[in-house]
Amino acid sequence: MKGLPHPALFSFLGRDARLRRMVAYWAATAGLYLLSLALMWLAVWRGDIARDAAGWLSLAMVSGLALFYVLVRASSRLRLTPAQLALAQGCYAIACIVGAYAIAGPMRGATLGILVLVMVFCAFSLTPRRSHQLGLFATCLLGAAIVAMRMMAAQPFPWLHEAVHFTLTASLMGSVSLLTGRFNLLRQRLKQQKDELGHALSRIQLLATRDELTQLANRRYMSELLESEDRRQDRDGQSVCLALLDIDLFKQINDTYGHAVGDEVLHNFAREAESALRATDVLARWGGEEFLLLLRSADLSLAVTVLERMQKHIASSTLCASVAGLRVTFSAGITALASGETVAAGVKRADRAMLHAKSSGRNALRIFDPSLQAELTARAALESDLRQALRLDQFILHYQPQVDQDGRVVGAEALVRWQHPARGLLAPLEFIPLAEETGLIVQLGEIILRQACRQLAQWQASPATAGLSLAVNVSARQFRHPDFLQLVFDALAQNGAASEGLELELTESVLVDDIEDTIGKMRRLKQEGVRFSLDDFGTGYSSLAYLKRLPLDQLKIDRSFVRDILDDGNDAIIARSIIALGRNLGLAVIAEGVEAPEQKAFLETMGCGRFQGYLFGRPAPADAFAALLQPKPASAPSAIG
Ligand SMILES: Nc1nc2c(ncn2[C@@H]2O[C@@H]3COP(=O)(O)O[C@H]4[C@@H](O)[C@H](n5cnc6c(=O)[nH]c(N)nc65)O[C@@H]4COP(=O)(O)O[C@H]3[C@H]2O)c(=O)[nH]1
Repeated sequence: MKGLPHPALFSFLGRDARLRRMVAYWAATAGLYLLSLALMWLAVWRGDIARDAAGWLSLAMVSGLALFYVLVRASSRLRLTPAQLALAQGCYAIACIVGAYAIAGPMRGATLGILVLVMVFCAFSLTPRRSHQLGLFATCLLGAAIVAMRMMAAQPFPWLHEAVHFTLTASLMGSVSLLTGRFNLLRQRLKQQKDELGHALSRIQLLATRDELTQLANRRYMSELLESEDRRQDRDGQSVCLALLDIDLFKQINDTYGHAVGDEVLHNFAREAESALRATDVLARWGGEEFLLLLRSADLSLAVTVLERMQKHIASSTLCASVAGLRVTFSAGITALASGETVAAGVKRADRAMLHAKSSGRNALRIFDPSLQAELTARAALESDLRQALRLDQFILHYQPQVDQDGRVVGAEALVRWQHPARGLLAPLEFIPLAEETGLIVQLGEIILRQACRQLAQWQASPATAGLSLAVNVSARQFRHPDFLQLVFDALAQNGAASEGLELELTESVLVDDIEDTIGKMRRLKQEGVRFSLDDFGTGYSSLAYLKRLPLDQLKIDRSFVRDILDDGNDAIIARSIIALGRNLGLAVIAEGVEAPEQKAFLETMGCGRFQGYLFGRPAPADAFAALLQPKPASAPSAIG
């Protein structure tokens, strides 16, 4: 209602915006009527117009206005559109003005001026077509009024003067209606474009600041909010806490029930979690199943209270209607945001604390403390060392033998070691998890694969070792990398190694995401002769549905089952089941972690055909491994078998 009287003036009309707008138009028209009434009574005062005629005209104008007010108020009941009302109002105004024209004589100039004003005003809410109609109608009425005056005039009528007047008025009407119609069309288009633009802008703003699935603030918006919060904290001295929340076992929920259920859980989790917050707290989706919570004016103990309340609420809420009995919990890490520090540092601390909470079990909370800080610093140092090690090529491979039932070495597993300049030879478990977390595993995996293929080519070149297979561990992240297939082909081709000797060891985590892509890649590699072994079998999801679809060659019994196989009945049953499964699916089975001859014998009676473990040799550099293959003097006890 820009340009019209302030809407607050019409607040007595209630919340109906359309009615308020129409009454505002009516009031503006009434203003014009009042102006013309004032002019007319000025003319009466000057003696230009007869008092009686002016009185009738005033009565007609005021009662017309009253009638239109009633029509406006009843318009929704009578189903009158604003355009119809405007047209009726315009016509009535023209009728009044023609009346004034007929009786006013010398005041024609003033009444014509008002006529133009009313026309312009009415046409604001008319379509160009209606505007033209109104203009034509006004022109005809004026013509009729002139002819009537000519016929009824008692005294001689100034023809020429009236004809000029009529022509001028008619052309003025046409131009005004044309202009106002066009102007109105333009105004409508502009308004429509403005509405569309406003709509698009609010949608863009929503997309830029909201997470589409949960409708919570998104990561970008939360980051900006945290930056400004940091400045406010500096100014007001208020304490602020951050908490990173992660839904427990979300991956399993997704894998077991599908992504639709996963999405439903995320959506409802956001809704329920928000309902347990204070009005000043802000929850944002940080990514995947992670949520970041900003607690304003809160110290750590208050943050813990809020999160404990939230945990109870979530644990007792139904987050998925379609899966009966599905209960969801979350773990969270909490930290106080120190004034002046970067947001990234605060989030990192909350993340560390959350990981610790997770490792201590589900549905847990953990406040970040200095011991975690020390770990964080050590981790940062290790990461920088690792990046340097990749540049300086500080990684070497050790080889652990794999033997058949007769104890003959039939292959080896390549196991990476880091020749750290200060800390000596580091075992993979000290750096592989960090490499996985940081994504450096892709680069590291490439170095390992190239070294392994070089070694394989050397073995294939010597008759004594030509038949050995070489197993290489491939991490899930590395396998999913788009260039992985090309890397394998390049590593084999550049070193001149035959692909039949290469065996890739995949863990079950590779299978979890995008099984179709995994199968496709495995098939392509298998076409070239590369073999596949499933590592740590039995420790993960062990989905049999996946297993029968994968082009595998071998299952590997995890060493955790082999360790107590002689004493623990359950481990023996699991090992026996894996061997039976492998046999039924036509796959070879290898047991790792065999340390005692009794373990080997027991596994052998179950039908296991291959073994790996300290009993046959520890992982060793290539030359030490080669020595292991040399025939032993007859008197010495064989290390193998
Ligand atoms: N107690 C006991 N342990 C035995 C025995 N025989 C072998 N092992 C150990 O068991 C691990 C077998 O490797 P894994 O299951 O693939 O488990 C590997 C693998 O998951 C990962 N890893 C090692 N090398 C690589 C690699 O090149 N690439 C990737 N992605 N991961 C690797 O690190 C893990 C640990 O490797 P390592 O420390 O070399 O530990 C090796 C090996 O030294 C035994 O008789 N008793």
